[in-house]
Amino acid sequence: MSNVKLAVIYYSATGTNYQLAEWAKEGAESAGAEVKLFKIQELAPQTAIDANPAWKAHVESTENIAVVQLTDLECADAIIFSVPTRFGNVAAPFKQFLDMTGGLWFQGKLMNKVVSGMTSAQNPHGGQEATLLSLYTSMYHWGAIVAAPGYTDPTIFEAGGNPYGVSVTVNQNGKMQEDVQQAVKHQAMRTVQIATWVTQGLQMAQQGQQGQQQIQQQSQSQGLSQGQPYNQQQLQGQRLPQGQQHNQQQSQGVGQSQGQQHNQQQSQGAGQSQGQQQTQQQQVQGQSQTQPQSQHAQNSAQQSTQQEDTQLQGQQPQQQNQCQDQHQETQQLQQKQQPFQSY
Ligand SMILES: Cc1cc2nc3c(=O)[nH]c(=O)nc-3n(C[C@H](O)[C@H](O)[C@H](O)COP(=O)(O)O)c2cc1C
Repeated sequence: MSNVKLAVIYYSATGTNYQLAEWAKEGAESAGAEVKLFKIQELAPQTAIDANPAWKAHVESTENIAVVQLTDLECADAIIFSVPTRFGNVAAPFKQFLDMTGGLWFQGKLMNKVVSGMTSAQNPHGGQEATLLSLYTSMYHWGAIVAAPGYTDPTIFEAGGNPYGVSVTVNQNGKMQEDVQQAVKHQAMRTVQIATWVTQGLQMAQQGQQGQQQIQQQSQSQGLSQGQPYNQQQLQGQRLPQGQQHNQQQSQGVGQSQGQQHNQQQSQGAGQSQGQQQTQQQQVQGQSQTQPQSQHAQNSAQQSTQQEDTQLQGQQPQQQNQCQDQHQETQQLQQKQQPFQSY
């Protein structure tokens, strides 16, 4: 399995969220992810930036950080956002970027991204939680999987105890008031861990799907009709969304989450030997075969499966190529920029 690809995306005027993003990058890398740091395009007029020495200095010192592009979202398995609290919400340039993701959202390309958020504010109760919840509201629309830190580590308490994501208070001189570095790293490592489970589960489901296609082909070559219960029930047990909202809804509509059981058990087996995983897979397949299904549900699943297969066959290679192209472009860009920005 390849490493999780994680994008750390931040907006910062005076450097606080840039620092949080750098710590997140370090934490995610220590957890084995391939990490790239991006900044959000600044939208403020130059006159406003020039009028604030700290803002001006920060903009100049981070000139070499790549501005995030939509393809960077598409290619990432996981994303950590860091954005200042402004009037109890995310800063406007960040929101503008979110508003540009409608096309990706429409194509279902943001679903199943594992995401997590961090913020800063000038006051201890200046709206940090509202900012993160507002960010996560958009993430729910994406169909992303929010990996909040909760209280999963003592460092969260030490950093002020925000379970939605690390938040830090920063005074007028730009000095952080709490020591949040370790909490940020924990949040990043947890995000990588959850993203690993999700990406492995999706890959295994895809492998199961390919195996199912082979079974179908074998059955057809042996003269069995496609509509036989054996095939249908196996298909239902192996369906998982792979980038199609439409498909996800259809799969859910098929009935109880046989696909989920399959995925859960495989995910639990992620750290086990291949032999153990195969045994589990066989067991799950065996279970799904014994579960009764109405003829209507079987037909729906069959239709859904055929549509998905067609769509997936048409889309997945294209997506991979786009990411490979992006990867090459990024590498070329990196050679001109900073050596640590690599994946
Ligand atoms: C327009 C504006 C609105 C702000 N609103 C809030 C706020 O609602 N609550 C708060 O505590 N701080 C607020 N702040 C302070 C910022 O949160 C603070 O400057 C920021 O967290 C610093 O992050 P940065 O160094 O990454 O830019 C605001 C700052 C600006 C410029």
